[in-house]
Amino acid sequence: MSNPIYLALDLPRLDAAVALAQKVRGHVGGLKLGLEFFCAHGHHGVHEVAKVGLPIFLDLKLHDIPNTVAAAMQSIHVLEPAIVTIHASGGRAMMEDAKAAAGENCKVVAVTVLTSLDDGDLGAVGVNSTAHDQALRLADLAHEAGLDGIVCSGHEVAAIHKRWKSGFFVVPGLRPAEAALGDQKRAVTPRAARDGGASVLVIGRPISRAEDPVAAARAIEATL
Ligand SMILES: O=C(O)c1cc(=O)[nH]c(=O)n1[C@@H]1O[C@H](COP(=O)(O)O)[C@@H](O)[C@H]1O
Repeated sequence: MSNPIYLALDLPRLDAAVALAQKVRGHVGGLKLGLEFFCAHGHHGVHEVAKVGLPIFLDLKLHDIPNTVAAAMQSIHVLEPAIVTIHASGGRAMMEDAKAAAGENCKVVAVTVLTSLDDGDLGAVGVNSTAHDQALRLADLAHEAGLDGIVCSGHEVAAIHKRWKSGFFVVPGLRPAEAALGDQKRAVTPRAARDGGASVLVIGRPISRAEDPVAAARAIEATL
């Protein structure tokens, strides 16, 4: 079994991100580059991190009209990402066009409900269902749109896996039992997410901010 841990390289400096990736490369299965990294370092930064030799997960969370999202997908072919994120709440047509425009070996996955949101946050933006029900609804829509999978919290992954057996499930918001939650509201342990059917475990601060990131990654891997 390959290592399901993708390290979120949410660091402001490119040299620090590359150094951390090189340090932990034997203990994670891939590297996730998100908005913080991409806005700061763009295509050049992605090329530099790709030299480390691990699959690249480009977490851009695209959310716009279908034509714009499709064009953005085309403009990242050259980076050869293994995984790219879009927002399921952009709607079915946007997801279909994003998938059609994606590179051949690129999995397109849709964020359902961010792990930083709870039922109260959803109510405040006019969504009158629980985070759980809304994640399931958006996962069904992503499935119908022909995507490869979705991003959800560890609280929903088992229920979504049951309805979509062949889906590819990315689970962030993971915390070893003793770790601080920070801005995450629907967190579970990496092991619980794995048991629920997660394909990829996204982990950032519990590794990147640890005194010894290699030891932290190894300790998490040992629990899986
Ligand atoms: O798409 C994501 O990766 C994502 C979706 C989500 O619902 N929640 C979430 O935390 N993420 C990302 O997962 C990472 C979590 O980082 P840590 O909370 O530091 O482990 C960050 O890079 C987030 O951008």
